[in-house]
Amino acid sequence: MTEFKQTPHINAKGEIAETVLLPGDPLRAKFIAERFLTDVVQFNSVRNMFGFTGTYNGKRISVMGTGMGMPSMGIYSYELIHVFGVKNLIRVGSCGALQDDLNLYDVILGMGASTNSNYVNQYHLPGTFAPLASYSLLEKAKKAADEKGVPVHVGNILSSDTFYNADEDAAGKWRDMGILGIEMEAAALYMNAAQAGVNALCILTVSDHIFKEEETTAEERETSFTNMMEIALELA
Ligand SMILES: O=P(O)(O)O[C@H]1O[C@H](CO)[C@@H](O)[C@H]1O
Ligand SMILES: O=c1cc[nH]c(=O)[nH]1
Repeated sequence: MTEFKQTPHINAKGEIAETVLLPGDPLRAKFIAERFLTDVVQFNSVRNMFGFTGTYNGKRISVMGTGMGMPSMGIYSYELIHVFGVKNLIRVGSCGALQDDLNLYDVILGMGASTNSNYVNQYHLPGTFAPLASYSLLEKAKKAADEKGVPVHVGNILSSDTFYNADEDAAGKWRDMGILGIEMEAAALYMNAAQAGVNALCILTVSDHIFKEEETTAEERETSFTNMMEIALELA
């Protein structure tokens, strides 16, 4: 019988593929598994952070929630990489758009992830680190989007430690630096991947616009961001 490893957060009851899609919302993970995968096995339910492995276009691929924020993403991505041998980590998240030319449901590929977090301090680097996506995953995702006819915006995103920010000027300052949208996990994912020498990419769907005051519902954030999901699934 195959023995599956366990950590305090992932009690693997089944295989985990080398490529894992990572939505913040574990119910978005369940939706992706049910909608797109065949031969699905649920490998994790610890803390209701559902993880599934199934087949897409003949290839095994996993999908697992990460929760919200960089500490949570830090834990799950670290364990997936260092305990379970995952090589390609693809976040499929929602974000608040900052630029005028972005609209609800637009898809963003996060080439870089600026951040207001201290996550990088653990590495004691003698300078400032620029968290970047894996170029190979980025290139593949852009090609998959082009083939599907889904327009994508490629650029710098912000991984923020705050969803509700007491500084009302903060979002405008990031907008003026060209940041496309705000989310809460990609920088930690990119740093964990860089430190371990594996591949990471953050794909986002615009769930709301910070300045146009438009937003999608919780249910839409769980089940309707299918262009992003289909692009990510091509990366196995
Ligand atoms: O929809 P997910 O993937 O959770 O991503 C975004 O949504 C959450 C905040 O509502 C944060 O996790 C943020 O990064
Ligand atoms: O972090 C996030 C995610 C979605 N929308 C936001 O405004 N912020």
